[in-house]
Amino acid sequence: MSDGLDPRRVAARAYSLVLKQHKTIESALHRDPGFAAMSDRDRGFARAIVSTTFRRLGQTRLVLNKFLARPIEENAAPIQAILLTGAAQLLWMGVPPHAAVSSAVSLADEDDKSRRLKGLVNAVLRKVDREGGAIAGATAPQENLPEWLVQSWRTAYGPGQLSKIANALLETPPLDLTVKIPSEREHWAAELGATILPNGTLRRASITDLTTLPGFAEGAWWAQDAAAALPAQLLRVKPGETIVDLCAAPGGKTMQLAAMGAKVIAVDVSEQRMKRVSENLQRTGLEAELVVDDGRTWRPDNRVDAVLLDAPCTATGTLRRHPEGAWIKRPEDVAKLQSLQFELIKSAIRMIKPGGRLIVCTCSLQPQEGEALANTISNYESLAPFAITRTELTDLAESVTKGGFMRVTPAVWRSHGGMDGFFIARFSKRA
Ligand SMILES: C[S@@+](CC[C@H](N)C(=O)[O-])C[C@H]1O[C@@H](n2cnc3c(N)ncnc32)[C@H](O)[C@@H]1O
Repeated sequence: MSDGLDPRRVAARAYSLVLKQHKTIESALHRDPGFAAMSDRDRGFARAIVSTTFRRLGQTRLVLNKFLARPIEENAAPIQAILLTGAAQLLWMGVPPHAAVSSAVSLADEDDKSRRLKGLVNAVLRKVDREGGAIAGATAPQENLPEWLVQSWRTAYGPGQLSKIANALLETPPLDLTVKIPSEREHWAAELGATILPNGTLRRASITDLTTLPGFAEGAWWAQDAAAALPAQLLRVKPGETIVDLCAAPGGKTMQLAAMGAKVIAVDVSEQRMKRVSENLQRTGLEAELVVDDGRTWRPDNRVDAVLLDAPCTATGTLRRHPEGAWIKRPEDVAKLQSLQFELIKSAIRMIKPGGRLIVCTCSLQPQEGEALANTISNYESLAPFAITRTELTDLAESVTKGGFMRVTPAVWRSHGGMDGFFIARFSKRA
């Protein structure tokens, strides 16, 4: 039986690896041989510790800094990881102090560079346990975001929305599923103990091992955040149309479009990620043509009825699901990705027949990857506006912008448990 040290060791190492190598939490955990060797329960605990540490990083640092002569830094040193993961357990996870403190001291003792600091780990974490709650209570959720994101969101959405988004990001996200056959939604909602959101997405309160859930093996549904389901719903697909899903992997939108009766050509530059599309199609019994190629240069044999471009982006809309993203993305990534997005859009336009449709979307909250992008391409001669209307999707009227685009943030549908941030623009190609 585990004494709880293994998951804490794996969590502290994963924290360091994420920061050092800019890995996601999931890939950092899976790289650790200790992770595979643990029970499901311990794996879940390790994942919860490292996710909570990133989700609450700013507030946790502020608390620790009250008790340290030198402030905690944004680096991957084992001692930082031990203190932060230990304090996160005490402050945000309700872990009993003896377990969190004594295991942090043991982890310090195991590491050559941290060993001499184990007395400090003990003293500081005991203070965090006694006095940390009150200090944390006086800090604001937006402390958990790097300054460049705070500034960008304050300018784009205003201080009130910034605060609502920062609050929404504190919550662990629900499990959202798209059902393959819409008439079966009620059946699967009952089977899965899920609610049905206004756009038809099924929602379960917490994420779990998908493979154990009813309907997984027969491919009745796939995991897809409610916001990520909106772009395909706005494409107004008619059965039999040919649609290019550009930047398709892992295939959530490919499956939606195929389930709507479209002939889908799914294009992605990553062979590795395209394997996921193939597995997903196989499991759900849906069909699509798969093309591994660069969307900037690839062309279909004949021009198509529509392109759905879900462009690579900073993904700052998905921080609820990937809280580490706030700390591994840099402001300079925004401009780099924006220029790739423009190249992909220009290429997508050339794939579409006159009168066809284009959806451009990103899971980013950065206006450069949303509103600014759409405003610029609105001036392209080859594109005509095809505004999204306020009544088109249930309960999302407030998310339609003046320009006829859709902007959702994690603060939308708060009473249902929120959604990822997304930006969606729709155009038609001039004849
Ligand atoms: C946001 S993800 C797509 C998610 C997907 N549409 C879904 O719903 O499951 C972006 C994808 O763009 C792909 N990508 C990046 N650069 C690309 C390029 N130049 N051409 C084609 N695909 C590209 C990445 O491999 C990644 O799979």
